[in-house]
Amino acid sequence: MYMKRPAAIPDDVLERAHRGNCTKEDALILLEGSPFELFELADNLRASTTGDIVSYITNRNIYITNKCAGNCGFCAYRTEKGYILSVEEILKKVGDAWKAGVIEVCIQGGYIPEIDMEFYLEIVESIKAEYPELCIHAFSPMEIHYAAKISGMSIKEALRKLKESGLDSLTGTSAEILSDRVRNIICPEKINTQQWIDIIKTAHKTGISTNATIMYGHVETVEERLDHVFTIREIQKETGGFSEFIPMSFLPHNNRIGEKMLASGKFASTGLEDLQLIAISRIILHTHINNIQATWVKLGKKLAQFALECGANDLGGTLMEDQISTASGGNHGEYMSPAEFEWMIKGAGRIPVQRDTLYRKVEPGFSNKVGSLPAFGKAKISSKE
Ligand SMILES: C[S@@+](CC[C@H](N)C(=O)[O-])C[C@H]1O[C@@H](n2cnc3c(N)ncnc32)[C@H](O)[C@@H]1O
Ligand SMILES: Nc1c(NC[C@H](O)[C@H](O)[C@H](O)CO)[nH]c(=O)[nH]c1=O
Ligand SMILES: N[C@@H](Cc1ccc(O)cc1)C(=O)O
Ligand code: SF4
Repeated sequence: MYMKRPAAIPDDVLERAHRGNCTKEDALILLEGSPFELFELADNLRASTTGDIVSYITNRNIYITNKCAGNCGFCAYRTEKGYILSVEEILKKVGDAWKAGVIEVCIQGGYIPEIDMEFYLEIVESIKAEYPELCIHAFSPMEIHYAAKISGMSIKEALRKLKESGLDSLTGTSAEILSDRVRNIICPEKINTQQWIDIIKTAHKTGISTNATIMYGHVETVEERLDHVFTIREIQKETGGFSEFIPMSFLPHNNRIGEKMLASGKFASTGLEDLQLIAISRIILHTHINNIQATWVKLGKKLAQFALECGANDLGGTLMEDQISTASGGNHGEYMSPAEFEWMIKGAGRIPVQRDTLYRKVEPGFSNKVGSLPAFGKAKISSKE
């Protein structure tokens, strides 16, 4: 494959990047240099790792509740008077999604006294009983921490039971920025950095895979962003349990942190910064985490498509619903059809492949005929865009 070599990047920096040993100093040099050379290096590493294949997943988000005992300053999703879905209501949504052709449900919500480990276990067990082929990607370290506590279980026991019930993957949200300085400003009541790391490592060691996220573009410094990515790399070296890394840009509307920023004349991250973070994440995580996701629901579709030139190899999921982004001003829609993923990927000169939660290729014979999703296409696109 033809690869142009970025000219101004020092040889030793380049060499360490290719070997999977990029240092923080290297990362700072790369970020200070030309963004085009940064993108080129990230693109080369992507090409040598995942080639021309670009993956996406047919999934549906389900939000158990929008009530939350937490009070994160960046969150507009939580409301005082909210709903709690029953297991029957959750199963109805799962069934609709299955009929529409999804391979994964992503289940999250707030944490409240009404939701304990028994409730989470019942959700997973009843979904698996009816839809054994469906991947369940659910719950965050914060939700597990809270529910285990009110159920009087250790984290280890809670995760072991979830694994036995059939949980395929835990979400890597509530990571935000893994820095206690930042967390004390944006989410002082949330689990701290070490607690997030401990829960994730316990999940991996219990045989539950997770993804990793970063939610950036608020009060953190560039160095704190980089430290976060290096922390993820260290965990991966120890456990190998991360399936992917997802940079999620902070959406600043209708929440306290964002309103303060807007009032002082600051806006959220620029498109250039979004792409630079994707590129530097690809470089730092090279040889450790193969999959870097550009999430269209946060970035917008065309920026996500361009991110495929800057180190990303995955475009995320069909989602079908996204209460979190829309609550904070996200305006890129809540559903993207498989046909649109295919157009975007082919348009970028790449090869589209549908995957499951753990990045296994979805075989054409998959009994749920992934790819049709007829019911959601028209309804969501016409009402939201
Ligand atoms: C809303 S929570 C739901 C799960 C659980 N309550 C938790 O906090 O882990 C999921 C994630 O959404 C992301 N999120 C919330 N508000 C956001 C915003 N304004 N912009 C971008 N991401 C946001 C955060 O990264 C958060 O961890
Ligand atoms: N559910 C949301 C996701 N999901 C991430 C991917 O779909 C993921 O690859 C899969 O669920 C597990 O590997 N990403 C977002 O940015 N926002 C969501 O709501
Ligand atoms: N749904 C959350 C975050 C999320 C990210 C990745 C996941 O795998 C799951 C959930 C958001 O959009 O902000
Ligand atoms: S981010 Fe999660 S924990 Fe924080 S307030 Fe929102 S729902 Fe609750």
